[in-house]
Amino acid sequence: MTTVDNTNQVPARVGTRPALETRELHVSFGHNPVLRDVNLVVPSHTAVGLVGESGSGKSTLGKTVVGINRPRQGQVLVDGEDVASAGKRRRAELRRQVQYIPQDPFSSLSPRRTIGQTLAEALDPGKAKTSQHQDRITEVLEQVRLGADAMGKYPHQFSGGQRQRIAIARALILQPRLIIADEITSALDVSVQAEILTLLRSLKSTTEASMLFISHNLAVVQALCEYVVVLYQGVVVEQGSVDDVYREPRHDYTRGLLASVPGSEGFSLD
Ligand SMILES: Nc1ncnc2c1ncn2[C@@H]1O[C@H](COP(=O)(O)OP(=O)(O)OP(=O)(O)O)[C@@H](O)[C@H]1O
Repeated sequence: MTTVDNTNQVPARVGTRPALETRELHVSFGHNPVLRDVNLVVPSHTAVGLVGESGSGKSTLGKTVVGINRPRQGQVLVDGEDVASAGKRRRAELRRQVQYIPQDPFSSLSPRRTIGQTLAEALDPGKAKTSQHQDRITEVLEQVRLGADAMGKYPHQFSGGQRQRIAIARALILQPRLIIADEITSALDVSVQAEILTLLRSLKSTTEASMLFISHNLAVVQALCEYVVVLYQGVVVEQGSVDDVYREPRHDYTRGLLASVPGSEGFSLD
């Protein structure tokens, strides 16, 4: 097997702080090391795909960035600031800058709250009233191509793809620096998947958010991301521009992943 290339190959944009950086991140569950020495950068206004087979640690990485898991060692920097060393208030602000969208929005959208209440709650936890935030909620629902009438409805009244749009709206409403999208299209039909990817592509140009797009599907990553990071058994084995890594993978594991893409011709949005 070729050697592991764990040096960061994703260039930060000149003059801008990366939305996210991890430095020598180690995460274990009990005695089970799940992430080892993970260094990655998500530059400003950029989408980075995080790929790897099931169990490679992709979700663990996303959840560690948002503070659900605690690293055993290493740093998570949001907008250039080490989250763990920030004061309590600043840490909360930095956490708001990173929004995590899980694969299954049904599990994360309260069935007893209207979409308006859920979005107001994201803006104003604990004391939110939909009526106070109506304009912003309407705006964000339009951004994800849902009408303002969605505000008064409940999650079960929407399809899987529409619920993912709601989850994206809930992330966007805080105008985050980074969205971590964790397999958000993998449970959807291919046509709905393409619609969500088209939406995410348009949001890349109309919002300030960068994206860490977690997927086991390399074709989907190619359709959306400029850079890709390949995780294998908790270790970054390769990273770089999607064009370079897909054209000339340097690691056997990446070559295997690419060979398993049906037709290997990529995923088309058109
Ligand atoms: N809370 C937890 N407690 C114990 N072990 C965990 C926990 N979360 C994840 N793991 C273990 O960490 C490893 C990596 O899991 P993770 O969900 O990060 O992988 P993944 O690459 O996202 O996989 P998938 O594509 O299937 O979602 C697995 O062995 C998993 O069992």
